[in-house]
Amino acid sequence: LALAATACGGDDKPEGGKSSGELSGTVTWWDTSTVGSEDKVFKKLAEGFEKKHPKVDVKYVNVPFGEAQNKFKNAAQAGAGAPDVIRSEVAWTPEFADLGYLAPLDGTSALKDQDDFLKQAAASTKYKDKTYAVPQVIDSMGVFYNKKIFKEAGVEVPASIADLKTVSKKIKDKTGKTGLYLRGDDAYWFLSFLYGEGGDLVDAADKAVTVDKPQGVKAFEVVKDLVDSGAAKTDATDGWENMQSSFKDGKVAMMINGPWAVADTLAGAEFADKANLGIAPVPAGTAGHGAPQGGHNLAVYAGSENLDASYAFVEYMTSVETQAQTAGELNLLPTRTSAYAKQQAVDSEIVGFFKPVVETAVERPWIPETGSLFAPLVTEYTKVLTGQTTPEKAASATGDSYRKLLKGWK
Ligand SMILES: C[C@H]1O[C@H](O[C@H]2[C@H](O)[C@@H](O)[C@@H](O[C@H]3[C@H](O)[C@@H](O)[C@@H](O[C@H]4[C@H](O)[C@@H](O)[C@@H](O)O[C@@H]4CO)O[C@@H]3CO)O[C@@H]2CO)[C@H](O)[C@H](O)[C@@H]1N[C@H]1C[C@@H](CO)[C@H](O)[C@@H](O)[C@@H]1O
Repeated sequence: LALAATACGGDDKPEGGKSSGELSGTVTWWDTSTVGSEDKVFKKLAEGFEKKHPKVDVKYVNVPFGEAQNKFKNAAQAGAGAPDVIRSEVAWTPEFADLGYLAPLDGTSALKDQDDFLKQAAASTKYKDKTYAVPQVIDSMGVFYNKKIFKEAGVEVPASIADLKTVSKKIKDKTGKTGLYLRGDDAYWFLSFLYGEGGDLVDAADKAVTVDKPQGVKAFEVVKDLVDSGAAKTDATDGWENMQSSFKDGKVAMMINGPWAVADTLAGAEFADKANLGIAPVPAGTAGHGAPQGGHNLAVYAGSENLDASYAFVEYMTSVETQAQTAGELNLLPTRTSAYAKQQAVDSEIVGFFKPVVETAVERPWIPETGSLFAPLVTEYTKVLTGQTTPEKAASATGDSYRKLLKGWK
């Protein structure tokens, strides 16, 4: 049909200037999704694009989340080895855009039905009034819990930090197991506690650093107390593996996590029966309640030699059908409103739980520095949890680091 359209000058040409039948060449895609659970679905989706565009060869490359950001910056800076399309985490996108490494997508075939994207998800793709990426998945965090252990201990899901300590105590007394696994080597796991004390890392509108205000100190006290009281256990390294195995093997009753962890979690012995996995909002703190917003966009490298095919690939990988498939197969949250009405999304309890959570998740400032706030924070966070520093010192040390990063902020 596409060829026929070309032959008779059909007008089904997407904005990219070429009819879809003409797309050809290679599109190298760096995917950062989790190997062993998410990657096989994303690889299969990319093959679907090749079927639709037989002259395009998609080179799927899986680059670990912890390495992809710097790897892309180095390659883009060197002008060698950068992929055509990168899965750009929400905080990486404004940074890459600011560096000039991403192709603006406004008016290209990559951006279809922009109004269909959740506002929260679209926000991280905009930079200085241009669009530099297309939202692929949005996520936030909740409490994953083991229903069997909860039943054995006769406890309910904790609504507050105080409840969390009571529930963990009962679980310990009744079953000998630890209540919560609190990841200690990734500061993303600190944010819901910070929001729960009415705090935040910064106030971008005010150009003020706020992590070292009393609310920040209090949040560090809260997480320290969870570990010191025995309500939670943590590790200074290998947090992902330790968290997943502790929860999957039924050694802990709860963990805080997001939709990206579901596929791996359901592979665990304790969740052979999927019904044993419960998910609930993160516990409220003494001054509020909030879970962080995360997620990933697809972006096109500004130096790509195959922009047209890259635009078409991004559009395909963020389409309603593709998002419905990842909702159904991986329980990941779509970024398109229309995808939530698709049967695969409707059938996913996880997606149903997280939809209102992501809509009320605490937004972060989409400034180039926003991703850089985590490295100094995790250093102090880990030290607090392992008793190597005090909440006061951690808060002030983090604040000092932020003021060096954010020139001129209060
Ligand atoms: C430290 C990092 O701080 C920030 O990252 C924040 C991030 O901004 C937060 O949003 C949050 O991300 C959520 C995420 O939203 C959520 O979806 C999920 O992602 C899943 C995927 O779903 C799953 O598919 C799979 O991919 O796996 C993903 C990960 O599981 O979970 C993420 C949270 O893990 O939390 C991040 C903090 O981790 C910086 O942005 C840097 O990343 C920085 N790392 C650099 C540091 C450099 C040296 O300093 C080093 O040289 C550099 O190479 C490193 O890049």
